[in-house]
Amino acid sequence: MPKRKRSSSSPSAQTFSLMEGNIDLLEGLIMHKEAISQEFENELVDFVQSQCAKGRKGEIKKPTYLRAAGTRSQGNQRESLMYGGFFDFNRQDCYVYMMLHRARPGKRGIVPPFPPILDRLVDHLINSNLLPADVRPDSCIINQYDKGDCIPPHVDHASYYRPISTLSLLGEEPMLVGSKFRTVRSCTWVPTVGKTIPLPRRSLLVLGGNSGNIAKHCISSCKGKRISITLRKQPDPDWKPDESELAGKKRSVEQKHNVVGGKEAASDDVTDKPKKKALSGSAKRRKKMMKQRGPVEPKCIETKGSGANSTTNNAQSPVVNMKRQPKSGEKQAKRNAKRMLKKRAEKNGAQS
Ligand SMILES: O=C(O)CCC(=O)C(=O)O
Ligand SMILES: [Fe+2]
Repeated sequence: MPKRKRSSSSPSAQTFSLMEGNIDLLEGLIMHKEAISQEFENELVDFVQSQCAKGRKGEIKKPTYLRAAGTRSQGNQRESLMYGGFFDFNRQDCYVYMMLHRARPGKRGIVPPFPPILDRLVDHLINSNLLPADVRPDSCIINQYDKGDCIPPHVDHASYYRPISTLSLLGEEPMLVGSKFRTVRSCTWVPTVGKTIPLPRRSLLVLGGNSGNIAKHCISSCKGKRISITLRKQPDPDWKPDESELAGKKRSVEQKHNVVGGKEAASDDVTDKPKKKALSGSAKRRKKMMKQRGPVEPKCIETKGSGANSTTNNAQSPVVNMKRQPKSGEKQAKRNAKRMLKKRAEKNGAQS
């Protein structure tokens, strides 16, 4: 049974605890029930559903609207909407956008600013003391799950400030939070070192401290429809990724856990996946493109995971010099990226 304490700040707040050695993995995690009214929930659900319907019809483009796809997404058709900052969805999309826009994920301006309804939501959460005013979120990813959809275990990227928070709407699916997960089947995990946190409709889960920096979180195969609105504050404009991320080197344990100077990050699936897997066609193409691109190009921050996100914001990064002449390999890679984007768009069109 999870240890539940009442928070003094809010009568609806629950905290949890799970010791791994001398570290409480769930330190900083707070679940607030009834964070918004039922009327506001209806309004938000209408907004998300109408935007996703537009996305499916091609009226909202990538990366503002994205749909999970690819071999790792089998059975997972989660849809996402992004506002305020681009948030890498998976390596393939991230790569395509980097090639087409000469940009790194997280560059401001790639996705639209917050629509008024999200500004209103943030105001409400801050005014209700559920989120700290000095970490006001300026980036949002909305995930719309259908029955069977999931998000694999990951730690949100370390460049985002903590806490991050997730508002649950429409359905009630638990979030698994911990350091180790066993994959039961595709899209289904059980925490071997972790806890199952129930997320009632209209609840706000706040992941701060160890729960946001060290523990991973995931949603296993959903029983039905669910919408989550994840809010994060982006890194400062002069934030730069770690050298090893840019060079594609292996990340240190500390980086893997995204413990970077007390700051925090976006979701960057750090999943517990089988180590070796036959590469899919798109993965092979991606690998080939990576080779052509050379080692010093910006690299998506996704690590081993699938279908999650990393947002960085670094328009001034010297690595992304807009005026630099492309190398010949890059031209080919750019052509490949365009082809891949077209194929994906056709595929998405066929799905809708
Ligand atoms: O759907 C959720 O509640 C979690 C979403 C999430 O972890 C993410 O987008 O990083
Ligand atoms: Fe996340």
